[in-house]
Parts: sequence; structure tokens; C-alpha cells
Amino acid sequence: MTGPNPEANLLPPTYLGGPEITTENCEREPIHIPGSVQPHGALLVVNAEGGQVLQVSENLPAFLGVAAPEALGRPLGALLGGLTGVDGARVEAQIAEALPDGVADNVQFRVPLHTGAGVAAPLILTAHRVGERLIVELEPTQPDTAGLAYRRRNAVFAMEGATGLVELAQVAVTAARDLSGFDRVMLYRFGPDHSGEVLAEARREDLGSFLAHRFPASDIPPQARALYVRHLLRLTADVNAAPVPLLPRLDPVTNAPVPLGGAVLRATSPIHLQYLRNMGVASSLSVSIVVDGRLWGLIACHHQTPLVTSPELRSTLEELGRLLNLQVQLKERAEVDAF
Ligand SMILES: C=CC1=C(C)/C(=C/C2=[NH+]C(=C\c3[nH]c(/C=C4\NC(=O)[C@@H](C)\C4=C/C)c(C)c3CCC(=O)O)/C(CCC(=O)O)=C2C)NC1=O
Repeated sequence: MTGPNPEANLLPPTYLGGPEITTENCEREPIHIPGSVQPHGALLVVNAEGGQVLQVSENLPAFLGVAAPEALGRPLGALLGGLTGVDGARVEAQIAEALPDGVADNVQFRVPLHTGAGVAAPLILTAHRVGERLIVELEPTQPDTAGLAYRRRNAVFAMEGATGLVELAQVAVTAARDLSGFDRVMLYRFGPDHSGEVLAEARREDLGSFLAHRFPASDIPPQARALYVRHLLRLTADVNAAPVPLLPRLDPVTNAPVPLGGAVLRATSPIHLQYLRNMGVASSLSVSIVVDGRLWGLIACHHQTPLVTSPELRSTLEELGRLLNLQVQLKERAEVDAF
């Protein structure tokens, strides 16, 4: 952790007696432990040693057909095996192999669960490991974004052909909008004081422009910036969707909140949800651009209506962000060398 540890200064979450979060104390909001998830998927917290399910989101029945309290204490494999056509023990073994003890918490494992009839929709399972816990997320499978692979390829070539930072930024946001279909995609660059400016934008013609607008550092507070250096993508699918609590709220073994910083289903800060509503935005996704270990900027995407971005598309947007990291570094060094 470079610089002061922003987690040191955080308030306890409200479900542990912490104060309501307001615009006065929101830079101390513990956003990584909301104790709840967004409702477009379900989340399970599993003991990495032994595979018992320790916590589940209360909307589990809609995804696994099992009442939330009945899932607790059962092996993950047995729960997944309840899905028609799913070899639960095999999936559990694949997760254990992909996420061994000591693996970084930003390594992901993903597998489609080709379920048969009787379940709302086929599911995609994404897992990552935080210490002794496996965080397992289930999302409905989305229809594949048409031509994702060749359009991603064309985006990469277009970005490599860009000369200069601003042209690169414009090519990147245009490609990201083409790939994702968001109503607006911006490239947001942080200044030395952590304020920001919109360097490039691709938007629906009928929407006003944020291009060249500047925003105060307080819009993205220190604990959010620190989280975003480590976990490169976050999604708010619907600013008006009620968050779903975890059952039980705390890890029953450690009696502590489980860190959800790497979970795509993590419930978004209510303060930020209000910020998005005030902007007239219904869905927001951002991808970190990390240069030399610091948060250089974000690809910030908005949609005027709720939008669930599929895991494949999220991975593609993350890859664009990674490519942008590398190219920003090259272009910034070239501009420095040019002096
Ligand atoms: C075009 C310009 C533009 C800007 C400048 C912009 C800001 C922005 N804020 C973000 C996140 C957060 N902001 C706050 C807190 C506060 N925000 C405030 O204004 C004050 C009142 C405040 C506390 C006092 C918190 C806790 C989070 C973490 C949310 C979480 O991850 O749970 C994100 C990333 C998430 C995303 O992709 O949507 C973005 C991209 N989004 C834009 O499109």
C-alpha cells in the first residue's frame, strides 16, 4: 500500500453501529464491506478449507432454488449440484485448483453453469479468494455481445494507431462505447490534487457533453481511489435497485464483515448512488487506468436506464483499460522525453 492507508481512517459500517454516511463523512465510508450485494446476481461466501457455505445473499433462492438459511453449512458442490446438469463436485474442485491458498484477491475464476430446465436462466459463476474465503458470484448468462472478439481486435489496432494522449483517449472511449452500448463513455483523468477532468467522451447525440468539465477530488474519495487501484472494474447495474443483505451479515467464524472489494456484485455506496441519480444516470461502470501503481484515470460509462454488463464484456472493458495503462505510460514518457 503506497502512501497512508486510507482504510485506517474508515468508520464502522452502519450494521456494526457506525454512523449514517453523509456528504460530511463519506470519505470515511467503508465501501468494501457493505454487507450487501446488488440484486442482479447472488453471492456466496465459502470456507476455502472444506468448502462449507458460511454466508449467502438473501436472494439465493432466485438463482439456486434453495432457501437462503438452508444453504448455510452445506458444501458448495452439493448446492451447485442441485442445478440440473451441473457437476457440483467438479466445479468445486476447479475453483479450489484455480484459487489456491495465497492467490492474489484480484485473480478470478469463471465457469458457465450449463443448467437444464427448471432454473430461470443458465448461470455464470465467478469466484475469487480473499484469505481463507472464496467469494462466489452467480449471474444470469447474457446473450453474447455480437462480434465481441473481432470488435475488441479492431479496438486494439485503432488504439495502437493513435498518436498523442488525447487522440488515444478519444479512440478508447469510442471503442468502449461501440463494444458496450453505454449511452456515454468518458475518459476521466486525475490531476495531482485528485480532482479530475473529462479528457475524451463518446455519447448519445441527444445528451449534453461533459467534455473538458472538471470535478473536485471529493467526488471520488480516497478509500474509493485506493480500492480502484487494486480492483480495476466496478459496476452499478441499477441505481434504484434495493441492495440484498448477506445472511448472516458477518462471517460466522471470524465474526467480522467479509471484504467485497473484489466482488462485482458489491453494493455501491448509497452516497454515490444519489450522486448518479442526481446526474440522471441509472447505471454506471468504471474501469481503472493505473499507471506506475497510481490511479491515473478512469474509463467512466453511464447509461440512462438500468444495464447489466455481462462478465465477458466486463473482461473486454478491463482489457481495454489495461491496454490504455500501457499506452498512457508510453505516450507520457514520450512527451516527457520530447522536452
Ligand atoms: C463525469 C464525471 C464523473 C465523476 C466525477 C464521477 C465520480 C465517481 N464517483 C465514484 C465513486 C464514489 N464516490 C463516492 C463518494 C462521494 N461522491 C461525491 O460526490 C461526494 C458527495 C462523496 C462523498 C462525500 C464514493 C463513496 C464512491 C465509491 C462508490 C463505490 O465504489 O461503492 C466513481 C466510481 C464508481 C462508478 O464507476 O460509478 C465515479 C466515476 N462519475 C462521473 O461520471
